[in-house]
Amino acid sequence: MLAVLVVARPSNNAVFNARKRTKTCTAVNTSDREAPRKALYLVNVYTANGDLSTHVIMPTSSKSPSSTPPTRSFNSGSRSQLTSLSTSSVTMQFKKPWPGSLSTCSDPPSTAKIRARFRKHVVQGCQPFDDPNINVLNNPSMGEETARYHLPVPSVCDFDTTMSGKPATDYASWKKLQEIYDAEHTKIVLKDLFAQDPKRFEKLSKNYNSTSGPDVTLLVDLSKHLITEPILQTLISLAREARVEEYRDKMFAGEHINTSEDRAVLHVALRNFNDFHIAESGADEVGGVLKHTKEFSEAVRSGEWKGYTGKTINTIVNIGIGGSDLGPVMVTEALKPYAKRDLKAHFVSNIDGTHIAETLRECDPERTLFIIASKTFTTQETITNAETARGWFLQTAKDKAHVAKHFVALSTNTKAVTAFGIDESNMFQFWDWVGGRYSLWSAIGLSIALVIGYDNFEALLKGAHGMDKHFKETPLEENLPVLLGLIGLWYNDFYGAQTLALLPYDQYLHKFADYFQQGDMESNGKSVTKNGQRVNYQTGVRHAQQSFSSCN
Ligand SMILES: O=P(O)(O)OC[C@H]1O[C@@H](O)[C@H](O)[C@@H](O)[C@@H]1O
Repeated sequence: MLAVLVVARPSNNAVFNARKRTKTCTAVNTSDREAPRKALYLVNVYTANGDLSTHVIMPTSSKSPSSTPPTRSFNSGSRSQLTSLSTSSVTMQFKKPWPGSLSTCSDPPSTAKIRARFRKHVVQGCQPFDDPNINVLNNPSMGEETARYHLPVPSVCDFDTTMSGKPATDYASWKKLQEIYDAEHTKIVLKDLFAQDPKRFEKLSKNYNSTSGPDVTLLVDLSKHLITEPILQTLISLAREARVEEYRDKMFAGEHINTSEDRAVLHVALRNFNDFHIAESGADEVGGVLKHTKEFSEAVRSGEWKGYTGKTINTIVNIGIGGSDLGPVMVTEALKPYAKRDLKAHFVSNIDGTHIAETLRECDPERTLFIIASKTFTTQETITNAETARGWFLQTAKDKAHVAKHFVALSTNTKAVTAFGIDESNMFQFWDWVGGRYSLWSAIGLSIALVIGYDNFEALLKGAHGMDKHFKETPLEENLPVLLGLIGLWYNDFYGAQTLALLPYDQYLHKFADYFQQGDMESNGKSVTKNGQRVNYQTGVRHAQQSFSSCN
C-alpha cells in the first residue's frame, strides 16, 4: 500500500484543551497507485466540545482528481472543512469562530500560524511541506466568515496505514483477555495458584544480570501477581499484535515514531556509547556534550573553576521543573553515598517564591553556581526563579559580566539561553528527541555529575544502556520492561485498578515515586490513538505515593 499521510494532530495538551475550544485537524491522504479509485483523504477535527469529527473524502480518481470530491462527514458542524483537493493539494476552509489552536479570540488564523502548524507535522517517510506553497486564497479579515488556505500534499511516500492507530480494544488478544477476565477473575486467588503449582515462582520470576558486573542483578517476580500462564501468554500476544517489537526497533533506529511532533524518541542515544547505530541528527553530538560535562564538573569539583572573586564553588542550585528537576533530584538522593559532601546541592522548582528565597538564604553569591535546567527555556516557573536568582546574584556582584562564572544553562534553546544572558559556552546542549521525563541522562544530568562525579555519572549511563540492550534484544517473553508494562495494562484495563503504589522502602530512593510518576503518567496517559481517535479505555494509572489512606 502506497500512501501519503498529512498530519496536523493536536499535541496531548491540545487534546486536553479541546474541551474548551476547537482544535484543528488531522488530515490523512491514503492513495493507492494500483487502485486509484480507492484514494482516500481523512480529516479529523477536534470540535469545541472536545468531540472528534472525521471527514472522509473520496476523489473519483487520484489520477484525474475531482475539484469537488464527494465527501462524507461525521459529526458535521465543525469549523473547518476541506473544500477541494487533488492528489497534490488540499484546500481547507476555516469558519468563524476560528479553530482555537490557529487563532486567538476572533482573529482569523494567520498564514504564519497555518504554516507553523503544518510544518510541525511532517510524517516520517514523507517529504516536508514546502512552506511557501501554503497560500492564503482569500485575505480574511475580522469581518469575513471564512478563511481559505491551499495546502500542498507531499509527494506519495510509503506509509503503512495499519500502524498502531487502532484502538487496543479492537485487537483479538484484547478480546480474549476480556473473556478470560470475565470467566476467571473471581477464581484467581494467589494462595490457590501457589497451592496448585509449586513451581509458580520459578516459572513466573525473571532475573536480569547487568552488563556492569555479576553483582548487579534485578529480580522481577510476576508470580505474586493476579495472572496465570495463559493470561501472560495472551498479554504477550497483544504486544505482538500491536507490533511493539517493530516500533521498539524503529525507535532505536531513530525513526520519527513521535508522529504528532515529528520527532525521534531517542533518550537511548544519550547512553549508547556508540553501541547501536542511530541515524538521527544530534545523536553523534552526544559524546561532545559528555566531554563538556566531564571537563566542567571536574573543574568545579576540583576547585579549578572559580567564582567572580576567585573563590571556589561550594553550592550548586539547580533551577528546573518536571523532568528538569525530578530526575536529577531523585538520582542525587539515591546515589548520596557517592556525593561530594562539601558541595551542597539544592533543587528549586516551585513557583512559590518561598522555595528560591529560602534556598538563597543558604547561598553565598561568591561561591554559588546556578544551573538553569530547561529543555525549552520558556517554562514560566523556571524562568521566574532563574530571574530571581540572577537579580539576587547581581545585587552583590553588580557587574553582569560575572554571570558567566555563576550561571550555566542546560537546554535545547540557544536563542533563549543567550537572551537570558548566559554565554553559549556555558550552555550544555541537548536535542528535541529527548523527552523531558527522560532527560536526566542528557545535559540535564549536569547536577548529578557535579554531585557524584563524572565517572559515577558515566557508570549510571552505562547501567541504563545495559537495560536498553536488554529491552532491544530480549524476546518479549523474557523482556522485563515489556512484561511490567503488560502487567500494568492487565490491572488497569481489566481489573479497573487505576492506582499504582510505589513502595521504595530504601530511604535513598525517597524521591523515586515523584520521579517515576511523571515518567509513567506522561508516557502512558494518552487520550487518543496514534491516528487521533479518542480512546474509551484507560491508558495510564493514578499514582499513590505511599499515601495508603487514600487507597481505600
Ligand atoms: O524542561 P522544560 O522545558 O522547562 O520543561 C519542564 C516540564 O514541563 C512540563 O510542562 C512538561 O510536561 C514536562 O515534560 C517537562 O519536563
